Amino acid sequence: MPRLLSWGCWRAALARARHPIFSAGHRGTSGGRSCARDPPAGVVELQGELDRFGGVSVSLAGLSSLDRLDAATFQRGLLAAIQQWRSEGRIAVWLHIPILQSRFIAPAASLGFSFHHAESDSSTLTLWLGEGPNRLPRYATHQVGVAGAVFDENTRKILIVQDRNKLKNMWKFPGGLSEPGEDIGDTAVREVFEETGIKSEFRSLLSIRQQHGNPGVFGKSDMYIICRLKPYSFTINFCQHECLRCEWIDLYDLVKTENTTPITSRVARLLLYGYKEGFDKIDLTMEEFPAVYTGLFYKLYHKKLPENYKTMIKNVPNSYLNV
Ligand SMILES: NC(=O)C1=CN([C@@H]2O[C@H](COP(=O)(O)OP(=O)(O)OC[C@H]3O[C@@H](n4cnc5c(N)ncnc54)[C@H](O)[C@@H]3O)[C@@H](O)[C@H]2O)C=CC1
Ligand SMILES: [Mg+2]
Repeated sequence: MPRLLSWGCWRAALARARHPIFSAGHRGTSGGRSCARDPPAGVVELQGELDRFGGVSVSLAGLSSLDRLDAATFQRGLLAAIQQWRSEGRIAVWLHIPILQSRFIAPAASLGFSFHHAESDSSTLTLWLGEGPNRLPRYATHQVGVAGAVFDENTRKILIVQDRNKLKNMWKFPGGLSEPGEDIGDTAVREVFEETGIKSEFRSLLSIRQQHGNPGVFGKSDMYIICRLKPYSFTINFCQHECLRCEWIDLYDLVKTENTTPITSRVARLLLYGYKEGFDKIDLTMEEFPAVYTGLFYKLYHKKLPENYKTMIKNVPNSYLNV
């Protein structure tokens, strides 16, 4: 879909003029800009990129001419641009401000902008212009932690650690926070290797814990996922910074011990059930699918689906379904 642009051209006659002026332009219906096609030197030209919801996204990055702009002048210019975008019926403005231009945050806030989120080098503020209450989606709501229950079926041994820096040192599965863009199984394998030195491969998802109000998660909720991993190295070489202890113990001993967390104890019992009666009883297996967005893929986790259901044609006769 073509990317529409809504031009907010601020005529900031910088440096030379006594009173820099702004005027907010916009994309004319003919698709041309209402601003001068070749603005004179020193004009700050801001591209507000339209999104598919009718919002305008404006980035201050790369506008070196803003370096000499004072906050008050910026505020006047932004006010003019907002009035322009409001008259065009835009529903919101997303303002992306590089960390070194944070002096523009307060003027924007005085015009009603509020923080949406920040990354290491920039913050994003939003202003709702639409009818009724603000309908913009919030930023991330959860942190994702992933642990690996590394279980060796041949010896019935399970790999456990005691974390350093924890209030109570109880036995748990090695694991940690997922990196941006990292698959769940990859987080589990990586964190197990980093914390214990054991190499493993992903087998399935076993459990998902959702916890709200977790201290130390910056007010976010916590999604803690435990995966079943199969080891292919056995010599422990654990990270002294993160762990106090790391051992292979018999799965029965983990089921029986008191010195563990409830979730670890429950997943140990789940593993024992799978070990005794078949892992298909407990596994959420993973399958990769092409996403509707070209070139992207996603991983789907669910109980094993028999092949005939996977390949069943869409208009299957009711008789087949015994309905
Ligand atoms: N089995 C259980 O019940 C437990 C579950 N979890 C879950 O595991 C996930 C996180 O795993 P972790 O092993 O804790 O993460 P991790 O393996 O990624 O380690 C995080 C590291 O960052 C350090 N750290 C955390 N906050 C810090 C701060 N504010 N300043 C300095 N250092 C800091 C920690 O000491 C730790 O060394 C979460 O989803 C959590 O809910 C964590 C502990 C126990
Ligand atoms: Mg950890």
